[in-house]
Amino acid sequence: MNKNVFFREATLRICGRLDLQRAMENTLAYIQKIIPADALHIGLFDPATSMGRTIVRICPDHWPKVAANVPIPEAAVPRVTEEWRSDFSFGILNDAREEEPCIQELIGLFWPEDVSVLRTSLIMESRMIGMLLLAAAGCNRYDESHAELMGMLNEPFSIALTNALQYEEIVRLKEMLEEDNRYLHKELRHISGDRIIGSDFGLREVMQMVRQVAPLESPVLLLGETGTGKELLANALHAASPRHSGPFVKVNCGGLPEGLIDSELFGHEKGAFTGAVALKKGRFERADGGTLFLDEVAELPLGAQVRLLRVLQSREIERVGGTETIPVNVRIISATHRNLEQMVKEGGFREDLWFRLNVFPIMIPPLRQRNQDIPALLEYLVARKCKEMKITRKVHIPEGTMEFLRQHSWPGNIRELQNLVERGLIQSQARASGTAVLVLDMPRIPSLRPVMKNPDSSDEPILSFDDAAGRHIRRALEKTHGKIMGEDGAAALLGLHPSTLRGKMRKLGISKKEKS
Ligand SMILES: Nc1ncnc2c1ncn2[C@@H]1O[C@H](COP(=O)(O)OP(=O)(O)OP(=O)(O)O)[C@@H](O)[C@H]1O
Repeated sequence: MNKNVFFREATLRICGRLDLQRAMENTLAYIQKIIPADALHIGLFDPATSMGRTIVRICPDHWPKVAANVPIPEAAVPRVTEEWRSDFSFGILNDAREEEPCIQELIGLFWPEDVSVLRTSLIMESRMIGMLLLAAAGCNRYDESHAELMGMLNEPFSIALTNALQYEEIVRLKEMLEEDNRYLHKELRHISGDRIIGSDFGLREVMQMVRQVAPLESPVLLLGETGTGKELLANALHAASPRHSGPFVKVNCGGLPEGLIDSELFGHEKGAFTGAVALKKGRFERADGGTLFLDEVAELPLGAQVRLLRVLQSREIERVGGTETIPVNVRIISATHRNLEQMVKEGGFREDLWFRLNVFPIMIPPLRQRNQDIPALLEYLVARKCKEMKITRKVHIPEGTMEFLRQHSWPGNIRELQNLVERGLIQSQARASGTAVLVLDMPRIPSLRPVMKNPDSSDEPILSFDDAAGRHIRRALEKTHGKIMGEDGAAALLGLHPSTLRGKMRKLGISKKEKS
């Protein structure tokens, strides 16, 4: 056997893949043609906790299974610690029966009876970074020539292990950063005061429902078109619930590739699949003690719906590649812009899951059905955007703008209005450099065209008679600035006698303060 060829071929395999497990599988397959080796194990030892940590283990199925973290038997700790600290380059064990009982016990945790083990220290920049063990069934399988060959590979093995550990650390730090980022984002929103505009007007009934259900544990399903504020309300529900000091974790079910859904929701164990270099907690585990917001829940594929249902029923998760069941205590809020009932009928959404999620549905009306909120929303969004864009000038909204905005059908709802405000501010700034007042002239924005509303559109929810009448009266009151009597009052506009209107307002719980 040519040692140079051995070194080159083995090194190619050791460093040939980013995924250390796969690289070691290839390496073992090559090495075992030259050196006796049924198994390869790379591990670390932490003297502070007396724990061994498995980084890679490849061995026949009937050999002992070794957990990711293994407590070293107490009596064996001094010897393992000494060997770990003493830079020894290799060690051969050809017959476990010759060892002291505590070492026999330790060997029994990792290897079958009648085994030979060749240990090599992996050293990088004079620092012990890990231990590489080759094992072969039977006694007396190793001699110094094998140790010499493995000694040649010390550097490539050390480099591969260092890279893998650094990669794992990066993944861990990235996850921590993402977590911190989410937390800070939430805090920032808190500081900037994410308000819900329209709680006393167009969202009054919605907010009543939010207040009713927030203190409970019941699942809530938020329904409404895109941009109507489902996420904002999910946040509000969490903030008003007894879980408010726990985490609020969002999952965008529509944005997850099918192959990653389970690992994202339930987490994965290290080595569960290629690329799973470290243990990862899923969103369920992260939301423990708090609220899990399943946004765009209708986009979940059917297979994932089954697994989600199982978890909601058992309140336990199993990480991908794991065997342990982990109890989780989360409150579920889900949201969709789709007609879930229809999807259930058509077989696109599981009925049993729908029943689970649909305990307390809240329908958020689209902006075109609550255009009385537009002035307040506009004022709020302009102030918010100005703060973000560091605009200190006073912003003037010309007459006619409001009426124009009321006529628009807002398919993108509040988000569309928000984007429009931003675009309007950018364009107004460009037009009016140096002036004290910024004129927000939104109708000039080419993309904004009034769209005819279609009151019969099939996606409009059918309101009860009282709700529809209440909404109509509020609109009239808003138009007349709360005035009821007189030619320009709401009663005249509605073709009613003022006392009849007052009676209806009393019955429907509409107060005079609802004028704009
Ligand atoms: N009532 C409201 N008052 C103030 N801001 C609102 C209101 N409703 C929505 N917004 C703002 O509009 C934007 C869109 O809201 P959000 O993301 O909650 O909508 P969504 O229904 O979850 O949208 P999607 O279905 O597209 O995910 C956010 O910036 C939110 O703060």
